[in-house]
Amino acid sequence: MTQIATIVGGGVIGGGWAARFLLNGWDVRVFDPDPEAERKIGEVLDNARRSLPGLSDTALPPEGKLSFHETMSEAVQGATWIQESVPERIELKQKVYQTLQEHAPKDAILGSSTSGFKPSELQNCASRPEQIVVTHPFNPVYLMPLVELVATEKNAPETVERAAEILSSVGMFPLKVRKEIDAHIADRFLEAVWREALWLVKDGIATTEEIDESIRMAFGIRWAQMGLFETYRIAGGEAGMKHFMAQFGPALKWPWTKLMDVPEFTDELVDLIADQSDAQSGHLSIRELERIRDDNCVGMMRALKANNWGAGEVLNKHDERLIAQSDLPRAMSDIASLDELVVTGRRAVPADWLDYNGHMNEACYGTAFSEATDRLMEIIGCTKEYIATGGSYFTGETHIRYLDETHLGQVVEIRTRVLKGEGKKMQLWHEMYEGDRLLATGEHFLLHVSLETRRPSEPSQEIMDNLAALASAHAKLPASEGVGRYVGQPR
Ligand SMILES: NC(=O)C1=CN([C@@H]2O[C@H](COP(=O)(O)OP(=O)(O)OC[C@H]3O[C@@H](n4cnc5c(N)ncnc54)[C@H](O)[C@@H]3O)[C@@H](O)[C@H]2O)C=CC1
Ligand SMILES: C[N+](C)(C)CC(=O)CC(=O)[O-]
Repeated sequence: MTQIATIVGGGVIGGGWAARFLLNGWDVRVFDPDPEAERKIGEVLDNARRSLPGLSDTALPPEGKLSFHETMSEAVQGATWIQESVPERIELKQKVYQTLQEHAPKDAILGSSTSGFKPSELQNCASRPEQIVVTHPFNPVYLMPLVELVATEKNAPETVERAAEILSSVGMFPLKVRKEIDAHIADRFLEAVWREALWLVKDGIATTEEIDESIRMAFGIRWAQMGLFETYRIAGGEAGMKHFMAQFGPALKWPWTKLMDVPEFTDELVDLIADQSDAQSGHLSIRELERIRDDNCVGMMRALKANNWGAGEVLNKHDERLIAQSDLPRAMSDIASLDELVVTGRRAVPADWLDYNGHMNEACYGTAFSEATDRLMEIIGCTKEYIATGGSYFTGETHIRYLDETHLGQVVEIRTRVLKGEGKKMQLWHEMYEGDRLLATGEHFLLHVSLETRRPSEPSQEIMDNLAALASAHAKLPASEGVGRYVGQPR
């Protein structure tokens, strides 16, 4: 049964949560008194729909249903998860929890997006404090995996565990914060850096643009993939962390920082920063900036996926979960019928697969077909474990035909025919579709090799049998148009 998430407060963050749940197949019910909430959430959703599906190397589940409600009591009906994202004012949040708990299912989890309040402050005055935890997300919530999950002794460990499981099931990385503290973990860094930056602007040392360059041209990239301590361990060279601390520790006591002081937000300072920010980015609307940010984030996170590192590892795990929940076969026993081609992939086209012609670049068809070949290899028994024993396939020849255009966000499906499966030889035919529209075909010749000698070798008996079974079943199907064509052959 489709699960329900209720979003209370549908602004910047609530809209992001709505998109996160909806695009992962949950029904979403929104309560927000702002008459503009529906439009704003619609715009956030448009951006989420063009970026989040491309982050996965497999298709997301069908989108859930989105509805808007006049009252909180109506919005929370049947909810498994209720996410509060109202403005950061403690008395408002506490009042919202009181009303929420009059109507919310008793077993629903109530997560708060609060950037700074401790869960005990939210639980004060609540009728069922054990239901409330902090689940602090990061903007854009539909792309960033991190959620700081903060609980108190009033929350049962099972509640915290269930909250973590639900967050993981929608592709997030719940970081359980050991002890509650104002502003949790990440916002303490963000605040510290922001304070420094304000001083640097106020004192005329740097403009807003120069500060952003100092981050995005170096340490921002480093932090995105290794964080702080692992990066500094490397900076210590072969002598490691102790050497790094000995060398740079004393500087912490030098008067480099004004950390604990905050410059007063005079009109002059606010104007200075706002004017510099306008000069830096005012030529772009917020929605345009969001799309640029999203495309960059997706591109960077997909690079991390290729290395199965950091946020990339979290995303790969989510893909595994999505594939396990889908009808895509992972083994011969998953193939429902040998009388049709094997579905070896289904995914949305990501932004970084597009080129200057506004459609999917030719090289990316190769990537999609290569992923489909990997899946077929897995199905016939050439799994990661098998490859670790020293056997694998190398591709010797490929012929791709580009038959129709493929665009951003389209969900493409690859269906595979085994043309030949004899001993070391495997010949595959991939067809890429969007619905019934044939977009491209790929014909590929592969040889089984020993990864030790790097020479052709016989595969395992299991692989040979599976390949032979698929090849013989597929030979009985109607011929696929285009098999064996040469490059430039007239149609
Ligand atoms: N903006 C950010 O970068 C981040 C914000 N947060 C946290 O998320 C929460 C929300 O922040 P934003 O989305 O930025 O604020 P926002 O101002 O964009 O959205 C707040 C929404 O709550 C609605 N609202 C006000 N009173 C309400 C009520 N009684 N019931 C239901 N809805 C109500 C408003 O109409 C508005 O749409 C805050 O606790 C904030 O600390 C967390 C992570 C990042
Ligand atoms: C500025 N902020 C404190 C609201 C930021 C956050 O809470 C997290 C984020 O997305 O940077």
